[in-house]
Amino acid sequence: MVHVAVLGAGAWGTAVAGVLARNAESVALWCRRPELAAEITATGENTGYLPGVPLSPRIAATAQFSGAVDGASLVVLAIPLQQLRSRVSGWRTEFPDVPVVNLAKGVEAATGEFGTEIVRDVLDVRHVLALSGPNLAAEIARGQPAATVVAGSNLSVAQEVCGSFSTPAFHAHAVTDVLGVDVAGAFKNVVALAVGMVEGAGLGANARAAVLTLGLSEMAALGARLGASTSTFLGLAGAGDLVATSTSRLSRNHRVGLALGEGLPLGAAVARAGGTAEGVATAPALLRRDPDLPFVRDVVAVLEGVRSPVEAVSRLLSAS
Ligand SMILES: NC(=O)C1=CN([C@@H]2O[C@H](COP(=O)(O)OP(=O)(O)OC[C@H]3O[C@@H](n4cnc5c(N)ncnc54)[C@H](O)[C@@H]3O)[C@@H](O)[C@H]2O)C=CC1
Ligand SMILES: O=C(CO)COP(=O)(O)O
Repeated sequence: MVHVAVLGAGAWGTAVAGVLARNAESVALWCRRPELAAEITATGENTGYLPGVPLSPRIAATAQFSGAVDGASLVVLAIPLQQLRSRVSGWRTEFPDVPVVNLAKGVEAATGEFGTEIVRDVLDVRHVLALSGPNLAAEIARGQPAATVVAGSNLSVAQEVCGSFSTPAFHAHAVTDVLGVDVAGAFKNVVALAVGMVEGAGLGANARAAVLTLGLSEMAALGARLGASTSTFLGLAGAGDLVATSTSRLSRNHRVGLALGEGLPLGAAVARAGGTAEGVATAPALLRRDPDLPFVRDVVAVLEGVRSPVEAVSRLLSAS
């Protein structure tokens, strides 16, 4: 019997559990809060994160880590990036040595590390992979078509993992540029903040396209400096996710940017957007990793309240 575990029951963990349930016989969905596990078990829905989406009967919610991973051939981490290290550290000694797929997109504030770097730091497992692409959870959960990449340094393991995720609607492609996929997933959230600001401030389609393009360009330049492959930034995890996240109201990062552009202070913008907007903590963390990122610096200036969104966008455009 094929059993897989998804650790983290927010919007994306729950949607991914639904994808995996198309192929696996059983999927454990680990919830941090026992009351959420009980609610999912009772209602067959995760109403707080994915309202209106009935979950497959193959998904079993639980708040017990050991029960969730017991017998799993694949473990998926769907935990917000800033909480990833502390959460996974608590599981270290009990973690099974099976392929581990990280879903979190961002950079850790304390260390400047990307998701797979954090997981490799903490866990003693052979295969750590990243799944990333234009994958807005609500669309995937409704079964709308999408494509993604699974990045792993061992191509055959990445291909095998793709088999667990691929369904007639969700198409997973194996790649080996793990670092590039991590850089792209983190950076696009910062670009989505900036594009949201353009829209919120009513600056128009030309400014929106310019900001999106400049963000992509800085993302690819950072990737090149870190040793990632340029083709990653032109692919699904790069330009693909950048466009989805920057242009959809389903994106929390886009919504935070939108609210900032409308003049809300950061706290109110985050509260109105709801959910995890990784770009807010990731933007300053990216500067820790590499200070030569003028696009990111201007976004951080808005987040810190040092510059208005209109000023920041004007600086971005003039620097191009
Ligand atoms: N929602 C989406 O469309 C997509 C999200 N992602 C990424 O997936 C990651 C998770 O995002 P979502 O599930 O959407 O977030 P969410 O905001 O919907 O849910 C966050 C989940 O994390 C849990 N959580 C918070 N602190 C925790 C801790 N210390 N330990 C364990 N769990 C904790 C919460 O209880 C909640 O279940 C983020 O890095 C996000 O960028 C990636 C692709 C798509
Ligand atoms: O990563 C995502 C889509 O691919 C989700 O974006 P948000 O985290 O901004 O909602």
